[in-house]
Amino acid sequence: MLEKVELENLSKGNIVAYGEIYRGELNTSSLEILSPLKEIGKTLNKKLVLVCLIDSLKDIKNLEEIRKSLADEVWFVINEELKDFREDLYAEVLVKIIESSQPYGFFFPATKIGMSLAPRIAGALNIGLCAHVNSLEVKDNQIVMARPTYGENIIAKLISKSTPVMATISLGAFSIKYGIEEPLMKEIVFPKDFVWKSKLKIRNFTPFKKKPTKLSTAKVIVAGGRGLKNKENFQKLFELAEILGAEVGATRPVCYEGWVEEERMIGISGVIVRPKVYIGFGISGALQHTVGMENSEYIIAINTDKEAPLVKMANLALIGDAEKILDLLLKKLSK
Ligand SMILES: Cc1cc2nc3c(=O)[nH]c(=O)nc-3n(C[C@H](O)[C@H](O)[C@H](O)COP(=O)(O)OP(=O)(O)OC[C@H]3O[C@@H](n4cnc5c(N)ncnc54)[C@H](O)[C@@H]3O)c2cc1C
Repeated sequence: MLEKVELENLSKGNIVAYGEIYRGELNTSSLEILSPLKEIGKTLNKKLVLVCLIDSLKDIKNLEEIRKSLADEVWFVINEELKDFREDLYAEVLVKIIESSQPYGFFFPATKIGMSLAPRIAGALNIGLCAHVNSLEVKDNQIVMARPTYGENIIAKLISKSTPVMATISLGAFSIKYGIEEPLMKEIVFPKDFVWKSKLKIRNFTPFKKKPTKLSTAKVIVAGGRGLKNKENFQKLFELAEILGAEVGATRPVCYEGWVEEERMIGISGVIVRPKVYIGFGISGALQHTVGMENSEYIIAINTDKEAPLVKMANLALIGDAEKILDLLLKKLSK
């Protein structure tokens, strides 16, 4: 049984993270963002709260993860209308929680859902929103957020003028840590006159057939860029990944070309990765890409241009044609 708390009696001034639960499954990127937020909470002496919108508690598949999380408290809003993700209703519910609990900060993982909700809420509350933050710290009692900017060529440090401080945090920018004590679990009771209605109607639900990528936690990544020349060559990376037990990553242009799905994009507009080994085939190493992989332990670059930035930052560089080297590797390793 959860302790029930009326909407108007929620505690105030907390650091709040959005706990994204979709179809009964907690998206673990919500746990990633708790790691920096816990530190911030400690420094500012504020409670860390995870807010989850669900239709039923018993259907949550990974409730254990929530129990082990760094949050001090978990607040659930439970209503059958929250079964499907419908932005307008979800945003309205979160706006009510923010208005009532006046958090110091409210943060979202930069998932598709997080990136859809955060601007709606910021717009409704007329407050600022910082997108794709990849570092957070406290200075002079304020939260300082960092993200690449100006064509992603410099790192901007931002302080919000409005409260709650709001941001989406890049996927993979932080790793998941677990807490010592189980968080206090509460159910927020909304006023009886709250209308649980959305303007959106879900007519059909087609589950995504492919398994979601595990890029942000992969130990080995084989990534491809424009130097692979075409989709057919790019597909060979999947064969190599299969042999190496790796995940496939990509640069933005090849995702936009349709060679591979966008969820494999590494960089400021995609996922931040930190594998033990990163192998880049035909990737120049633009800052927008490298901010997403610079923490890899061992970087191998394959490029025809020995002056390419990724070649310069690599631990090992192979100067040559990416397609030929990929073919040779596949021939050798598949024996
Ligand atoms: C706001 C903004 C956000 C962005 N976000 C991202 C992001 O999140 N992630 C991202 O990746 N990019 C992002 N970009 C794009 C980024 O600036 C670069 O354009 C992109 O990373 C370059 O991709 P690439 O290395 O595949 O292509 P290119 O820069 O065209 O590089 C291709 C490389 O392949 C080499 N090459 C050519 N032929 C061969 C061959 N036969 N064999 C081997 N090597 C060869 C070339 O020497 C070159 O180094 C963003 C850009 C902007 C403006």
